[in-house]
Amino acid sequence: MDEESIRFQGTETLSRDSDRLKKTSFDLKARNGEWIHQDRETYRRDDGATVLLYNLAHRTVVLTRQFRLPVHMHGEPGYLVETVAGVLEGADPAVRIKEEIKEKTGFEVDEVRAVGRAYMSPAAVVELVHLFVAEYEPGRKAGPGGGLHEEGEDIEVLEMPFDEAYAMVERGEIVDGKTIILLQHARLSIFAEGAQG
Ligand SMILES: Nc1nc2c(ncn2[C@@H]2O[C@H](COP(=O)(O)OP(=O)(O)O[C@H]3O[C@H](CO)[C@@H](O)[C@H](O)[C@@H]3O)[C@@H](O)[C@H]2O)c(=O)[nH]1
Ligand SMILES: [Mg+2]
Repeated sequence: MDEESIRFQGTETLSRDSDRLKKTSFDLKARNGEWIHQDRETYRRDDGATVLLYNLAHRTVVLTRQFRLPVHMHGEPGYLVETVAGVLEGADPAVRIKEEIKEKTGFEVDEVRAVGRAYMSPAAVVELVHLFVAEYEPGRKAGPGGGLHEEGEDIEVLEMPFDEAYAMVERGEIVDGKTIILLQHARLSIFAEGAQG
């Protein structure tokens, strides 16, 4: 990332007593009957949903690329290639993810298929992510995509061959958990020889 792309304005340490970030002390009965004491900090986020958009005939997928601060803090540039995702804001996951598809990519799909649920960081983060796949039509765009500018989103839309995306997983260039899971699902169940999509 070039030096001019990020300007830090400051960092503050937030209270551990806030509703989202908590420290909990508890005793857990072990399998041998002993009680084990644990102190754990947890961070609560709204649940989320994510979807892999694919087209069988073209053998393509649609992914996004955006800046993720925690990844930058880990020492990488911080731009991650990911499946389309969003927080539920209290909505039904299948309904919410169809809206996110429009907001993020501009594509419009008729149906999404649920393929699983995942806690992406179960040691610390109280957040369940609902996983979907959906077939998109390359020509069927309802808007420009890119995310909601007013929410500070600046999202690049990447339409690419599935094989190129999968090669990025194998080369360690795609490092987002939900995205790896869905591309592996696609390899096994959508683009595999003899798969039905
Ligand atoms: N000010 C502020 N705004 C925030 C913060 N966190 C989130 N937001 C706002 O909430 C919006 C949430 O964006 P979404 O696109 O709905 O979700 P996401 O952050 O990309 O999260 C999705 O991907 C995550 C990573 O895999 C998932 O963890 C999550 O469940 C979801 O699927 C952001 O654009 C931003 O406006 C915060 O700490 N501060
Ligand atoms: Mg959203």
